[in-house]
Amino acid sequence: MVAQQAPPPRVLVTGSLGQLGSTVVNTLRAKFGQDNVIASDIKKPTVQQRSTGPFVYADVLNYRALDQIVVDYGIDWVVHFSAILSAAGERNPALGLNVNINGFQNVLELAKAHRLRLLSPSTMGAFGPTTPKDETPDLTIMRPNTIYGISKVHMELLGEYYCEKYGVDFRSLRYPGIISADSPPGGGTTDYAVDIFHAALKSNRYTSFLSSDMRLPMAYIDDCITGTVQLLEAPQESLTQRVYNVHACAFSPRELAQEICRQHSPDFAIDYSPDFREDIASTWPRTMADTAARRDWGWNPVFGTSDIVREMLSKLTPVYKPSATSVSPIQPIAIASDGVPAIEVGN
Ligand SMILES: NC(=O)C1=CN([C@@H]2O[C@H](COP(=O)(O)OP(=O)(O)OC[C@H]3O[C@@H](n4cnc5c(N)ncnc54)[C@H](O)[C@@H]3O)[C@@H](O)[C@H]2O)C=CC1
Ligand SMILES: CC(=O)[C@H](N)C(=O)O
Repeated sequence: MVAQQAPPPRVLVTGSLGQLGSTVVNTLRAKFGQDNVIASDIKKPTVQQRSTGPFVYADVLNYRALDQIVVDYGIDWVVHFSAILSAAGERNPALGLNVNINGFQNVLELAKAHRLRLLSPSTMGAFGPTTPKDETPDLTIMRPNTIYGISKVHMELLGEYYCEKYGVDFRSLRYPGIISADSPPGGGTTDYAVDIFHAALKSNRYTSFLSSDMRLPMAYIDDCITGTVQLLEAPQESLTQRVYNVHACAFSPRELAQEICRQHSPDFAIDYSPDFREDIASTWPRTMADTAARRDWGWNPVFGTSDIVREMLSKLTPVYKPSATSVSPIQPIAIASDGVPAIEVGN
């Protein structure tokens, strides 16, 4: 008898038009097939985003609509990326609570009802001012003082509860700030580390909303997505916990600017005008311990600070300095004066 190969999983990605979503969708489509990965969001996709595979409207606050998508498309796994990030959540706490708590609860109930595997990322923002800041372990004091952090701790605990009580295959990893050239960041405290590259190429100067020495954990998008897919695919028996710290590198605005000066232009100028995001950043770790992620499912980031700067400059230079022969698919971004996208309640 010839052994039958298991068909690839059918995956729903929520919030797929955010900073990280399109990259995970493309990676999963390359692995599992274009039609097996359903992208979704409440925003309208561009023609290019629609052309790479199925896209559906999915508001994570609407359980019945999500249920219908899972049934219609025969979904096996959900990658839940819809969220309101730290700065946007402080600006609009009601929206942050609604999307991050009720949206997650809907997706979790769906995973329970249909026995889906569910990967929902957490964040270093789940830690708080009383957490040890260096080599922060997986298990430690978690008393965040932002809506985002509180909602992510809620998510971690509820996911673990559903896993233990109902057997839901819930998986999560605590990302550091993620740096990517592909899509603009969505209203976080680490957004400066993306904005700075656009500003460097546009005007060779940048005003940072975090102070010069505010050191935070960061990772390049390629490491983030590789790790996310590794955890998503890891055999159940290799997981010794449901939520994992992941760490790649750490730098401050001053250190990042120095590397940009070195690789881009010695005349690049930075100044500092810390705002409310400084208070958020000051409660987060400087480095995280990620031994369990390395041991259990192979987390192994390869991009350090200078690699990230090299990659970002090489991807974004054609956007701001196009040559006659190359057209970049990446769009320039407008940096808002306070950097936080305006999101209204009810969205
Ligand atoms: N980007 C980063 O540096 C980090 C991200 N994360 C986590 O990774 C995940 C993805 O983050 P990003 O892509 O950066 O976020 P983002 O803010 O760029 O994108 C979130 C997406 O969720 C969508 N969304 C908002 N309300 C929705 C609703 N009611 N229904 C459906 N979709 C809705 C938005 O339209 C947006 O496209 C989030 O869970 C975030 O907490 C964690 C740590 C770092
Ligand atoms: C670290 C995060 O979770 C995110 N980038 C944010 O700054 O809110």
